[in-house]
Amino acid sequence: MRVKMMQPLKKTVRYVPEESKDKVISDEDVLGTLLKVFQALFINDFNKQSDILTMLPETVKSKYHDLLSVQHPRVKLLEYRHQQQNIFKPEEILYKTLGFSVARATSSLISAGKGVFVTRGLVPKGAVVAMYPGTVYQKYEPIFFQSIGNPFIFRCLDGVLVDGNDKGISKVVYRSCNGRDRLGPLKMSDSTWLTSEICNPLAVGQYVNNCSNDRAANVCYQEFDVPAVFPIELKQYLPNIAYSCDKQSPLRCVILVALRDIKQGEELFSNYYTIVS
Ligand SMILES: C[S@@+](CC[C@H](N)C(=O)[O-])C[C@H]1O[C@@H](n2cnc3c(N)ncnc32)[C@H](O)[C@@H]1O
Repeated sequence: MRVKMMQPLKKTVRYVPEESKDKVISDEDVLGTLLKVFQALFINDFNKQSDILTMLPETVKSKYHDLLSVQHPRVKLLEYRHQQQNIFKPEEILYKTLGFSVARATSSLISAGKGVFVTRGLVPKGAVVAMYPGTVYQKYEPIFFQSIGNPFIFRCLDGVLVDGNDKGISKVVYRSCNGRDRLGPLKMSDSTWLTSEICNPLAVGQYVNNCSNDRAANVCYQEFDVPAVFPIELKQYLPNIAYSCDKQSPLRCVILVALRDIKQGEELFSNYYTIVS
């Protein structure tokens, strides 16, 4: 599969070498990483999750109870919910969970706007380093107005598009879909990547700049379809939402995988024209 930035939509088919078509890491590894990070964010947010917890089955509640008592042996669940001092910033949770954090900052390239940097720790080769947030459009769904002058549209080979623009009509559409799919207190996706207070610190992948002759790609895109077994209480951290509520197809996410070890202070660079499926 491949990716293409459009300004507006162009239908260019690009060559992807046969040896590059395999996924860099398995779907199981992607799922494992997302669950690890999202579960840590959920536990860190526990004092805000009481409405959601009441809707979950006893087995799930007791799982979180057990996880909390391992991390905070002397604190009871109810007391924990009222404690503010244990709350870490999302990027600290990412660092504690995966050993690195990433964030947006002015690109090291002249006139390239913002980029994404490793702000702390080391990203090991093969790690999920970021997610590409945005509204997911099937190839037959209307995106003409959102695509005008929009460099944040990402295309998969099967024609699925992800609009990661955090401004204008794209932002309005994402917020509207996010409100539509909410089930009471249960959110089916995260919309905080549209603000400066990001809840899922991985959701910065749309700001990764393109590689060049001087700056080789150190990350690549990979598709990930969210499986039916994905825990409902963790969907609030998924930075993608379907434009139409079509229950048939799984939610498409796009993640960025490290192609080599990436050190603290390095900027991430991808190849805008290639994605592996
Ligand atoms: C998806 S956006 C990436 C985020 C962008 N840097 C920003 O701050 O909004 C793609 C745009 O970033 C800029 N860009 C990406 N890679 C670049 C590069 N290697 N050199 C110069 N500009 C680049 C181009 O303006 C491109 O249209």
